[in-house]
Amino acid sequence: MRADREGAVRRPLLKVSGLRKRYGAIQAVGGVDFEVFPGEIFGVIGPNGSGKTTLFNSMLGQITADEGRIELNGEDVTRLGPLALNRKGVGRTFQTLQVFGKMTVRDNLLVAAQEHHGSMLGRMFAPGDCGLGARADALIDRFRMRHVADKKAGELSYGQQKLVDIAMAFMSEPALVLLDEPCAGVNPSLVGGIGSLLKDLNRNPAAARRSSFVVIEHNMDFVMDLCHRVMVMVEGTVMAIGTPDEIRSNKRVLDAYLGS
Ligand SMILES: Nc1ncnc2c1ncn2[C@@H]1O[C@H](COP(=O)(O)OP(=O)(O)OP(=O)(O)O)[C@@H](O)[C@H]1O
Repeated sequence: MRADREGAVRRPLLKVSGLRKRYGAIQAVGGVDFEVFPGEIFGVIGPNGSGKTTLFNSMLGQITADEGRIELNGEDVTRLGPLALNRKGVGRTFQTLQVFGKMTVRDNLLVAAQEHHGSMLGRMFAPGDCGLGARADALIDRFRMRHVADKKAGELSYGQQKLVDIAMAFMSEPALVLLDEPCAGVNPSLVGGIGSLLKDLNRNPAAARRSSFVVIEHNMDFVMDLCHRVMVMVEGTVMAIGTPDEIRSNKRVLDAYLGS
Protein backbone atom coordinates (compact mmCIF):
# COMPACT_ATOMS: atom_id res chain seq x y z
CA MET A 1 0.00 0.00 0.00
CA ARG A 2 1.14 3.55 -0.65
CA ALA A 3 -0.36 6.99 -0.12
CA ASP A 4 -0.65 9.19 -3.23
CA ARG A 5 -0.05 12.96 -3.30
CA GLU A 6 -3.56 13.63 -1.97
CA GLY A 7 -2.96 11.18 0.90
CA ALA A 8 -5.34 8.50 -0.42
CA VAL A 9 -4.06 4.95 0.10
CA ARG A 10 -3.42 3.18 -3.19
CA ARG A 11 -3.59 -0.58 -3.51
CA PRO A 12 -0.88 -2.13 -5.70
CA LEU A 13 -1.95 -3.73 -8.95
CA LEU A 14 0.95 -6.16 -8.70
CA LYS A 15 2.63 -7.24 -5.48
CA VAL A 16 5.61 -9.60 -5.52
CA SER A 17 6.81 -10.89 -2.13
CA GLY A 18 9.79 -13.05 -1.25
CA LEU A 19 10.18 -14.49 -4.74
CA ARG A 20 12.99 -17.03 -5.08
CA LYS A 21 14.12 -19.28 -7.91
CA ARG A 22 17.17 -21.49 -7.94
CA TYR A 23 18.71 -23.45 -10.80
CA GLY A 24 20.93 -26.05 -9.15
CA ALA A 25 23.71 -24.13 -7.47
CA ILE A 26 22.64 -20.80 -9.05
CA GLN A 27 20.32 -18.53 -7.09
CA ALA A 28 18.73 -16.77 -10.10
CA VAL A 29 16.23 -14.79 -7.98
CA GLY A 30 16.98 -14.58 -4.30
CA GLY A 31 14.05 -13.07 -2.42
CA VAL A 32 12.61 -10.18 -4.44
CA ASP A 33 9.88 -7.83 -3.13
CA PHE A 34 8.25 -4.95 -5.02
CA GLU A 35 4.89 -3.42 -5.87
CA VAL A 36 3.57 -1.85 -9.08
CA PHE A 37 0.71 0.62 -8.78
CA PRO A 38 -2.17 1.22 -11.20
CA GLY A 39 -1.03 3.37 -14.11
CA GLU A 40 2.64 3.04 -13.19
CA ILE A 41 5.51 2.34 -15.60
CA PHE A 42 8.00 0.30 -13.60
CA GLY A 43 11.47 -0.42 -15.01
CA VAL A 44 13.66 -3.40 -14.13
CA ILE A 45 17.36 -2.99 -14.84
CA GLY A 46 20.47 -4.92 -13.91
CA PRO A 47 23.56 -6.49 -15.42
CA ASN A 48 23.37 -9.66 -17.52
CA GLY A 49 22.50 -12.66 -15.36
CA SER A 50 21.04 -10.56 -12.53
CA GLY A 51 17.72 -12.46 -12.64
CA LYS A 52 15.44 -10.10 -14.60
CA THR A 53 14.15 -12.70 -17.07
CA THR A 54 13.72 -15.33 -14.38
CA LEU A 55 11.68 -12.82 -12.38
CA PHE A 56 9.56 -12.00 -15.45
CA ASN A 57 8.96 -15.63 -16.31
CA SER A 58 7.92 -16.36 -12.72
CA MET A 59 5.48 -13.45 -12.75
CA LEU A 60 4.03 -14.67 -16.05
CA GLY A 61 3.52 -18.25 -14.91
CA GLN A 62 6.07 -19.52 -17.41
CA ILE A 63 8.23 -20.98 -14.69
CA THR A 64 7.29 -21.85 -11.12
CA ALA A 65 9.14 -20.00 -8.40
CA ASP A 66 10.53 -22.04 -5.50
CA GLU A 67 9.17 -19.59 -2.94
CA GLY A 68 7.21 -16.38 -2.79
CA ARG A 69 3.84 -14.90 -3.59
CA ILE A 70 2.49 -12.90 -6.51
CA GLU A 71 -0.72 -10.92 -6.11
CA LEU A 72 -2.72 -9.21 -8.81
CA ASN A 73 -5.22 -6.70 -7.41
CA GLY A 74 -4.94 -8.45 -4.06
CA GLU A 75 -5.64 -11.92 -5.50
CA ASP A 76 -3.04 -14.68 -5.11
CA VAL A 77 -1.99 -15.63 -8.68
CA THR A 78 1.30 -17.32 -7.75
CA ARG A 79 0.44 -20.69 -9.26
CA LEU A 80 -1.45 -19.52 -12.34
CA GLY A 81 -0.14 -20.30 -15.83
CA PRO A 82 0.26 -17.81 -18.72
CA LEU A 83 -3.22 -18.30 -20.18
CA ALA A 84 -5.02 -17.82 -16.86
CA LEU A 85 -2.91 -14.71 -16.18
CA ASN A 86 -3.68 -13.38 -19.64
CA ARG A 87 -7.38 -13.78 -18.92
CA LYS A 88 -6.87 -11.80 -15.73
CA GLY A 89 -5.46 -8.90 -17.73
CA VAL A 90 -1.73 -9.58 -17.90
CA GLY A 91 -0.11 -9.16 -21.34
CA ARG A 92 3.49 -9.56 -22.37
CA THR A 93 6.04 -9.04 -25.11
CA PHE A 94 9.11 -11.22 -25.58
CA GLN A 95 12.77 -10.37 -26.22
CA THR A 96 12.46 -12.12 -29.59
CA LEU A 97 9.78 -11.32 -32.13
CA GLN A 98 6.57 -13.37 -31.87
CA VAL A 99 4.83 -12.11 -35.03
CA PHE A 100 3.59 -14.49 -37.72
CA GLY A 101 5.60 -13.44 -40.78
CA LYS A 102 3.20 -14.86 -43.36
CA MET A 103 0.14 -13.17 -41.90
CA THR A 104 -0.84 -9.55 -42.38
CA VAL A 105 -0.27 -7.04 -39.61
CA ARG A 106 -4.03 -6.84 -39.00
CA ASP A 107 -4.40 -10.63 -38.79
CA ASN A 108 -1.49 -10.79 -36.35
CA LEU A 109 -3.43 -8.45 -34.08
CA LEU A 110 -6.60 -10.50 -34.43
CA VAL A 111 -4.74 -13.71 -33.58
CA ALA A 112 -3.26 -12.04 -30.52
CA ALA A 113 -6.75 -11.64 -29.07
CA GLN A 114 -7.54 -15.30 -29.67
CA GLU A 115 -6.98 -16.42 -26.11
CA HIS A 116 -9.61 -14.01 -24.87
CA HIS A 117 -12.27 -14.60 -27.48
CA GLY A 118 -12.15 -18.23 -28.58
CA SER A 119 -10.60 -19.52 -31.79
CA MET A 120 -9.54 -17.37 -34.72
CA LEU A 121 -11.92 -19.23 -37.05
CA GLY A 122 -14.77 -18.88 -34.59
CA ARG A 123 -14.16 -15.16 -34.37
CA MET A 124 -13.87 -14.66 -38.09
CA PHE A 125 -17.35 -16.14 -38.60
CA ALA A 126 -18.91 -14.65 -35.50
CA PRO A 127 -21.27 -11.76 -36.17
CA GLY A 128 -19.54 -8.46 -35.68
CA ASP A 129 -16.18 -10.18 -34.85
CA CYS A 130 -16.66 -9.37 -31.14
CA GLY A 131 -15.41 -5.86 -31.77
CA LEU A 132 -11.91 -7.17 -32.34
CA GLY A 133 -11.65 -5.76 -35.86
CA ALA A 134 -12.42 -2.29 -34.55
CA ARG A 135 -9.89 -2.74 -31.76
CA ALA A 136 -7.22 -3.94 -34.19
CA ASP A 137 -7.90 -0.94 -36.43
CA ALA A 138 -7.70 1.46 -33.49
CA LEU A 139 -4.33 0.01 -32.48
CA ILE A 140 -3.11 0.09 -36.10
CA ASP A 141 -3.89 3.82 -36.17
CA ARG A 142 -2.39 4.42 -32.77
CA PHE A 143 0.82 2.65 -33.82
CA ARG A 144 0.78 4.56 -37.15
CA MET A 145 0.76 1.31 -39.12
CA ARG A 146 -2.23 2.01 -41.38
CA HIS A 147 -0.01 1.99 -44.51
CA VAL A 148 1.27 -1.52 -43.67
CA ALA A 149 -1.88 -3.03 -42.11
CA ASP A 150 -2.51 -5.38 -45.04
CA LYS A 151 1.14 -6.26 -45.65
CA LYS A 152 2.62 -9.53 -44.45
CA ALA A 153 4.41 -8.86 -41.16
CA GLY A 154 7.51 -10.70 -42.41
CA GLU A 155 7.96 -8.09 -45.13
CA LEU A 156 8.36 -5.25 -42.62
CA SER A 157 11.57 -3.93 -41.10
CA TYR A 158 12.64 -5.39 -37.75
CA GLY A 159 11.63 -2.16 -35.98
CA GLN A 160 8.17 -2.22 -37.55
CA GLN A 161 7.74 -5.89 -36.61
CA LYS A 162 8.67 -4.96 -33.05
CA LEU A 163 5.84 -2.41 -33.09
CA VAL A 164 3.43 -5.10 -34.33
CA ASP A 165 4.67 -7.31 -31.50
CA ILE A 166 3.99 -4.59 -28.92
CA ALA A 167 0.58 -3.79 -30.44
CA MET A 168 -0.35 -7.50 -30.16
CA ALA A 169 0.15 -7.35 -26.39
CA PHE A 170 -2.45 -4.57 -26.22
CA MET A 171 -5.20 -6.43 -28.10
CA SER A 172 -6.50 -7.97 -24.89
CA GLU A 173 -6.80 -4.50 -23.27
CA PRO A 174 -4.48 -5.59 -20.47
CA ALA A 175 -4.31 -3.97 -17.06
CA LEU A 176 -0.64 -4.92 -16.83
CA VAL A 177 1.85 -5.40 -19.67
CA LEU A 178 5.29 -6.91 -19.14
CA LEU A 179 7.69 -5.76 -21.84
CA ASP A 180 10.90 -7.73 -22.22
CA GLU A 181 13.54 -5.50 -23.84
CA PRO A 182 11.27 -3.57 -26.22
CA CYS A 183 14.30 -1.79 -27.72
CA ALA A 184 16.48 -4.87 -28.27
CA GLY A 185 17.74 -4.95 -31.85
CA VAL A 186 15.79 -1.82 -32.79
CA ASN A 187 17.51 0.90 -34.81
CA PRO A 188 18.39 3.73 -32.36
CA SER A 189 16.38 6.17 -34.49
CA LEU A 190 13.19 4.23 -33.62
CA VAL A 191 13.83 3.92 -29.88
CA GLY A 192 12.41 7.39 -29.07
CA GLY A 193 9.28 6.53 -31.05
CA ILE A 194 8.70 3.34 -29.03
CA GLY A 195 9.09 5.34 -25.80
CA SER A 196 6.55 7.97 -26.94
CA LEU A 197 4.13 5.28 -27.99
CA LEU A 198 4.34 3.53 -24.63
CA LYS A 199 3.86 6.81 -22.77
CA ASP A 200 0.86 7.53 -24.96
CA LEU A 201 -0.64 4.07 -24.33
CA ASN A 202 -0.03 4.46 -20.60
CA ARG A 203 -1.93 7.72 -20.36
CA ASN A 204 -4.60 6.85 -22.93
CA PRO A 205 -7.66 8.66 -21.60
CA ALA A 206 -9.88 6.81 -24.11
CA ALA A 207 -9.08 3.37 -22.67
CA ALA A 208 -11.41 1.84 -20.09
CA ARG A 209 -8.43 1.63 -17.74
CA ARG A 210 -4.84 2.85 -17.75
CA SER A 211 -2.38 0.05 -18.42
CA SER A 212 0.56 -0.38 -16.07
CA PHE A 213 3.85 -1.59 -17.50
CA VAL A 214 6.81 -3.50 -16.16
CA VAL A 215 9.72 -3.01 -18.56
CA ILE A 216 13.03 -4.88 -18.67
CA GLU A 217 15.49 -2.93 -20.76
CA HIS A 218 19.24 -2.42 -21.08
CA ASN A 219 18.91 0.96 -22.83
CA MET A 220 19.37 3.22 -19.81
CA ASP A 221 18.29 6.50 -21.46
CA PHE A 222 15.07 4.83 -22.58
CA VAL A 223 14.33 3.43 -19.10
CA MET A 224 15.11 6.66 -17.28
CA ASP A 225 12.94 8.68 -19.65
CA LEU A 226 9.99 6.27 -19.70
CA CYS A 227 9.64 4.84 -16.20
CA HIS A 228 8.05 6.37 -13.12
CA ARG A 229 10.13 4.10 -10.89
CA VAL A 230 13.03 1.77 -11.54
CA MET A 231 14.19 -1.36 -9.71
CA VAL A 232 17.85 -2.33 -9.89
CA MET A 233 18.63 -6.05 -9.62
CA VAL A 234 22.10 -7.36 -8.89
CA GLU A 235 22.84 -11.06 -8.45
CA GLY A 236 19.18 -11.99 -8.07
CA THR A 237 18.37 -9.43 -5.38
CA VAL A 238 16.99 -5.89 -5.31
CA MET A 239 19.71 -3.29 -4.86
CA ALA A 240 17.42 -0.26 -5.10
CA ILE A 241 13.95 0.92 -6.09
CA GLY A 242 13.30 4.59 -6.77
CA THR A 243 12.51 7.32 -9.25
CA PRO A 244 14.94 7.68 -12.15
CA ASP A 245 16.58 10.63 -10.35
CA GLU A 246 16.96 8.63 -7.13
CA ILE A 247 18.46 5.69 -9.04
CA ARG A 248 20.86 7.89 -11.01
CA SER A 249 22.20 9.42 -7.79
CA ASN A 250 22.29 6.20 -5.71
CA LYS A 251 25.94 5.59 -4.83
CA ARG A 252 25.59 1.82 -4.47
CA VAL A 253 23.93 1.59 -7.87
CA LEU A 254 26.56 3.80 -9.45
CA ASP A 255 29.36 1.71 -7.96
CA ALA A 256 27.82 -1.66 -8.80
CA TYR A 257 26.19 -0.99 -12.12
CA LEU A 258 25.60 2.39 -13.69
CA GLY A 259 29.10 3.66 -13.02
CA SER A 260 30.81 0.69 -14.63
N1 LIG B 1 16.93 -22.40 -17.36
C1 LIG B 1 18.04 -22.10 -16.67
N2 LIG B 1 18.87 -23.06 -16.24
C2 LIG B 1 19.98 -22.80 -15.53
N3 LIG B 1 20.36 -21.54 -15.18
C3 LIG B 1 19.59 -20.54 -15.58
C4 LIG B 1 18.39 -20.74 -16.34
N4 LIG B 1 17.81 -19.54 -16.60
C5 LIG B 1 18.61 -18.62 -16.03
N5 LIG B 1 19.67 -19.21 -15.41
C6 LIG B 1 20.73 -18.53 -14.67
O1 LIG B 1 20.08 -17.69 -13.72
C7 LIG B 1 20.78 -16.45 -13.62
C8 LIG B 1 19.81 -15.31 -13.94
O2 LIG B 1 19.50 -15.38 -15.34
P1 LIG B 1 18.43 -14.41 -16.02
O3 LIG B 1 18.33 -14.83 -17.45
O4 LIG B 1 17.20 -14.38 -15.23
O5 LIG B 1 19.18 -13.01 -15.92
P2 LIG B 1 18.90 -11.64 -16.73
O6 LIG B 1 19.11 -10.55 -15.77
O7 LIG B 1 17.59 -11.73 -17.40
O8 LIG B 1 20.05 -11.66 -17.83
P3 LIG B 1 20.07 -10.94 -19.28
O9 LIG B 1 20.09 -9.46 -19.03
O10 LIG B 1 21.35 -11.44 -19.88
O11 LIG B 1 18.84 -11.40 -20.04
C9 LIG B 1 21.97 -16.53 -14.56
O12 LIG B 1 23.09 -16.94 -13.81
C10 LIG B 1 21.56 -17.59 -15.55
O13 LIG B 1 22.67 -18.25 -16.10
